Amino acid sequence: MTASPSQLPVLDLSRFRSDTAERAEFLRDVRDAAFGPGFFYLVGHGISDRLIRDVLFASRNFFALPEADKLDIEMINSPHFRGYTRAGREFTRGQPDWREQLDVGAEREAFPLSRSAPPWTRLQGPNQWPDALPELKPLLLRYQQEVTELAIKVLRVFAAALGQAEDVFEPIYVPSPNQLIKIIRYPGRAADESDQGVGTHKDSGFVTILLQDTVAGLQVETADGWIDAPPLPGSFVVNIGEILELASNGALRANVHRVVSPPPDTDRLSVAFFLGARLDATVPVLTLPPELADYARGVTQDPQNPLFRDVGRNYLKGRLRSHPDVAERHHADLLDEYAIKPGLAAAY
Ligand SMILES: O=C(O)CCC(=O)C(=O)O
Ligand SMILES: [Fe+2]
Repeated sequence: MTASPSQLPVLDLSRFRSDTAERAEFLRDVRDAAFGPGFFYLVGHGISDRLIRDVLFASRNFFALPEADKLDIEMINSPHFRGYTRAGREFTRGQPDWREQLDVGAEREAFPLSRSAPPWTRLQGPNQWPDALPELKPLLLRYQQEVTELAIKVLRVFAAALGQAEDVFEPIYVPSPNQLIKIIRYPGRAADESDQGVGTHKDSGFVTILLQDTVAGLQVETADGWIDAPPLPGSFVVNIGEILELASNGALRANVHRVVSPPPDTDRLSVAFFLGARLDATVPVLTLPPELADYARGVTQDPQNPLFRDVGRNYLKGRLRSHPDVAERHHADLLDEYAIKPGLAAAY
């Protein structure tokens, strides 16, 4: 295995398609990573350096736009939780995150508004794009397509590692998986301020494929405490989301992670891609082969973060809690059901 800058393993995806012995060994390494920290670096992923460079460059250009251009496409305009969020306006466990970001989902038409439609239908709809940077839309949509294909390959790897057919998850994501790209900038902060870039959380989808620029800050909680996951050039960080934890009855764990703010006068850039299931799907529980059944530890119970098997409901819960200003403006009828504290965004 390649040397890692962290205690997290580095896995080479090209081993998945190699001869049977190599593939079997690869799947053992995947299980070790997945049953352990739940995070690893992925190389041999097939996404070109050129595309990665272009996406990071365009992301920097977006954050460098005049503030008015970014505020023109603020998320508060979008009932579908798309667009720009300024630092301090997103919340994790009720505390503000110090990062600015642009959320871009699948470019699909909104469902017609209807009181009788399930609330998750409100998540689907168009993105908001900056007029001042017209190249961003085609570039991020191309990246979204390529990274979706990669995430689906990774999902097939996890299925095989659990002794299942590679396509076992297809019934819950074909033909419209939930896709979300977040381009993110973490401004530096002084030592006497909070260091919450993004607070401790789990990701809600199947898998997350994270591209980091050059500055460290991501940390993962493991059985041995917090470990750093600094950038490894040419790699993505892969982590497991709540859908895989639910489907594997805890054999795969959606591990808790966070980002600490970089030092003052620096910043950190990352591009996270979250692959989820169809919003109308329900997550099944897989039957694991006898040799893996002991790893099924059950799903983590966290009273502050109940997990729902209804994909749309679980995802909507996360979006409403992270963006209470959008929740209050567009989804006031859902605040009680999802335990959203009114006034949270206004208090900061
Ligand atoms: O920026 C990062 O490194 C991680 C971001 C993250 O964990 C998230 O947005 O869910
Ligand atoms: Fe995350």
